[in-house]
Amino acid sequence: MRYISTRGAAEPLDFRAATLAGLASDGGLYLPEYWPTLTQEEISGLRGLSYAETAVRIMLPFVGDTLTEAELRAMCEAAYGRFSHAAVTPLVQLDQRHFLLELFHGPTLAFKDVALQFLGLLFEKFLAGTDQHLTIVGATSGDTGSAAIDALAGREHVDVFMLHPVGRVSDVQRRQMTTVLAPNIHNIAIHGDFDQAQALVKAMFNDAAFAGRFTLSAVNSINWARLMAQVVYYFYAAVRLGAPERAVAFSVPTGNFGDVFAGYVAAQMGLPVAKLIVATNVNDILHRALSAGDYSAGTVTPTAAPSMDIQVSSNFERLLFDLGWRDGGAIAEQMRGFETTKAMRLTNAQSEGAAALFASDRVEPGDMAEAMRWACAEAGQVIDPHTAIGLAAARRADLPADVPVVTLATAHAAKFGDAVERATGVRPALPGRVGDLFDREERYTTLDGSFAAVSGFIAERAMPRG
Ligand SMILES: Cc1ncc(COP(=O)(O)O)c(C=O)c1O
Ligand SMILES: N[C@@H](CCOP(=O)(O)O)C(=O)O
Repeated sequence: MRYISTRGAAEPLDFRAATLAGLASDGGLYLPEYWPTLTQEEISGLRGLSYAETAVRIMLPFVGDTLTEAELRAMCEAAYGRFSHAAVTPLVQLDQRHFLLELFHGPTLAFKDVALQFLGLLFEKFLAGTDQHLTIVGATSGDTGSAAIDALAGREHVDVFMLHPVGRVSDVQRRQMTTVLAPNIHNIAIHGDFDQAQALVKAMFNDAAFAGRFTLSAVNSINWARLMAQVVYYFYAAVRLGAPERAVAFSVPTGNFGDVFAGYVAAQMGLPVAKLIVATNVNDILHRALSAGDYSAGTVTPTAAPSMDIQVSSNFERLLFDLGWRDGGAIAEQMRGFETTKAMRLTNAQSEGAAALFASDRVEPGDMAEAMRWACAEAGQVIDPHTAIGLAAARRADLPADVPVVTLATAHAAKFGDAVERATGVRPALPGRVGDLFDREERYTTLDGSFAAVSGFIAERAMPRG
C-alpha cells in the first residue's frame, strides 16, 4: 500500500515513511492510494472478536509490508491492554435506538488514546535500530496533547513540542499535559486560539529552512496513522448492532474532522453506514460547509466544549480530495485560495458527494446542556459536553426509525467537571488513574504565538538532523 498527497505533488510513500513524515512535503495530507474493502463475510467474521483482533483485521491492509501480522497484533494487544474497560470501547444503550460508544477508557480519558497509544508504539517500532530522532510538533485544543504526551513521554528517539491555547482548555486537560515532567516533553502555551496553534504547526512543516534542520513529525490527525486506528471502532460498534445485515448511523462531535473522516473511511471499506452526522458547536464551519457549501472560517468562539473550538478543520481537505476525483492539482488550488482568503465554496460534485453520506447540525449551548440532562435522567449516564453535542444532534436527526444511532462519547465527563455540574448538578469524579492531578507540579512555557517565538523556542531545544 502506498500513500499519496491530497495536493498531488509529493512523492508517494509507504506506510512507514508516511507515518514518520506526518504532513506531505507539498503541504497536503496523505491518503492510501485506494480503499481496501472487506466482503460481507469478512465483516460478519468480526463478530465476537476482541478489540485488538478487530484492529488487526481492519488495519492490516493499510500497513502493507512495513509490519508483519504478528508485529501488528503484538502492538494492538499492547496498546489496547492499557485501557481500563475489557471491551476497550464499550457500547452503552440509552433508549430503544440510541447508543453511546464510550471511547474514553484509555489513560487520558478521551478518544485520542485509541489512536495515540498505538501511534506511540508505531514510532518506537519504526525508529528502533535507526539513528533517526523525531521532533514532533503538535497543536491541541485539549485532548490530543495529553494523549500524545502519555504515549510518548520518556521514549527514546522522540521529542514532543505541544502547543495549546492559553486559557482555552479545561484545567484537567491542561494539567494532564503540563504535569508530565519527562525531559522529552515540552508544553508551550500560546496566546491565541487552536486554529492559530494548528497554523503554526503547518507553517513549521512548510518552512524549508526550519523543517530542513530537524526530522519533523506529527501526532495530530494530519498523520494518516491516527485516522487508520480510529476506523476500527466504527466496525467494532456496527457489527455489535447487526452489521453487515443492518446499517448503523453515527453522530460524531466534530472539530478537526478527523474522527468523522475515519467513519467515512469505514464506509468506503464496505461497512454499511446509514449516515454520518457531523455535530458542531457554535464554531460551525463544517455545518455551513455541508449544509450550504460555505467553508469560510470566522473567529473561534470559546465554548464549554473547548476541544471542538476549531474553525479550520484540517481533515476536510481529505474529504474534498476523495470526493473530487482525487485531483491533487485542483485541491492544491482550492486550498491555496482558502489559505489566502479563509473562505471557499464547495464544488457541486463535492457537495452532492458529501450529502450522500453526511448530515450536519449545529448545537447551541442550551441544547447541549439539555442533552446532558436527558442522558442523566433517562439513562443514568453522565456525559461530557462534546458527547452531549453529538447526542443532541443524534436525537433530532432525520433518520428511518429502524436505524440504530451511535453517538461517539469522545471524552470522560470528569475532564469538564464544571460544565457538567452546571448542566446537571452532578460533579463527576476524576477516575483513580488521574485522581491526584491537582496535587502534581506543572511545567510549561508561555509564548506570544508568533512563528519566530515558537520556532525559535523549538530550534533551541530540538535535536538537529544527523
Ligand atoms: C472530546 C473531543 N470531542 C470531539 C473532538 C473533535 O474531534 P475531531 O477533531 O476529530 O473532529 C475532539 C478533538 O479532536 C475532542 O477532544
Ligand atoms: N480537538 C483536538 C484538536 C486537535 O485535533 P487532532 O485530532 O487533529 O489532533 C484536541 O483535543 O487537541
